[in-house]
Amino acid sequence: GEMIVLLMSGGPGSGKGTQCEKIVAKYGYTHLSSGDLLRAEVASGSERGKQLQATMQKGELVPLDTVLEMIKEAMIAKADVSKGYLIDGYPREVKQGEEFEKKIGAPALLLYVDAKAETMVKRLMKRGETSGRADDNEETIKKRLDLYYKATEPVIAYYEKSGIVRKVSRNTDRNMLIQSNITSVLSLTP
Ligand SMILES: Nc1ncnc2c1ncn2[C@@H]1O[C@H](COP(=O)(O)OP(=O)(O)O)[C@@H](O)[C@H]1O
Ligand SMILES: Nc1ncnc2c1ncn2[C@H]1C[C@H](O)[C@@H](COP(=O)(O)OP(=O)(O)O)O1
Ligand SMILES: [Mg+2]
Repeated sequence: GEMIVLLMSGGPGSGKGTQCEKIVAKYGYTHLSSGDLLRAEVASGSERGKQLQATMQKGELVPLDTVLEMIKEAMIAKADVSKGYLIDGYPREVKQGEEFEKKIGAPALLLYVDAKAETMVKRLMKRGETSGRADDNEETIKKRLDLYYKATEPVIAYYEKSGIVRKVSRNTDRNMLIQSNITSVLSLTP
């Protein structure tokens, strides 16, 4: 049947990646992180990678067509073994959501992680000590946060209209996974 697509949204350092790991461990979905795909392209040393690196270092959005194409290719590459996709870090603006629906299909759920700005900054500054990421520094973190509030939070309102938004429970430790109503959807086998 139609392949299920879940979207994971949230600010920089909100815990998208961490919650995705837990969902994958429990439900076996294919986790595709837009940031990870982009960093792999940067690491490849390609000309395109060099352009992407400059943009990411400033905490700005890379071109829509580039990131959408990379996600689409990654989905196709896993299509025959995947139970469904958990896409992390895309869409980051409403236009990306619209393009995704045109070119790939409608998501089943938009999951989002809610965290205070100060929590996100604190986590990213800490992650920056070991991540080696060019964007985990104070100046770029600020840009990423501003961009999140300006461009990405409206994505949640966009999907609210189709009633598919589910908030991942705020939790102090990392064990809490997700609200039961999400579980009921996720346990659907495609
Ligand atoms: N959907 C996207 N559209 C445009 N740029 C993106 C997208 N996803 C990731 N990027 C770029 O990659 C950077 C890192 O993304 P990501 O790893 O998802 O950040 P985090 O997990 O820290 O929120 C972003 O700051 C942005 O520059
Ligand atoms: N519930 C939680 N409590 C404490 N730290 C957390 C947490 N969830 C994530 N973290 C840490 C792990 C990372 O070093 C940092 C960012 O987490 P992440 O999952 O990489 O977020 P994102 O992918 O949204 O940037 O915060
Ligand atoms: Mg992440």
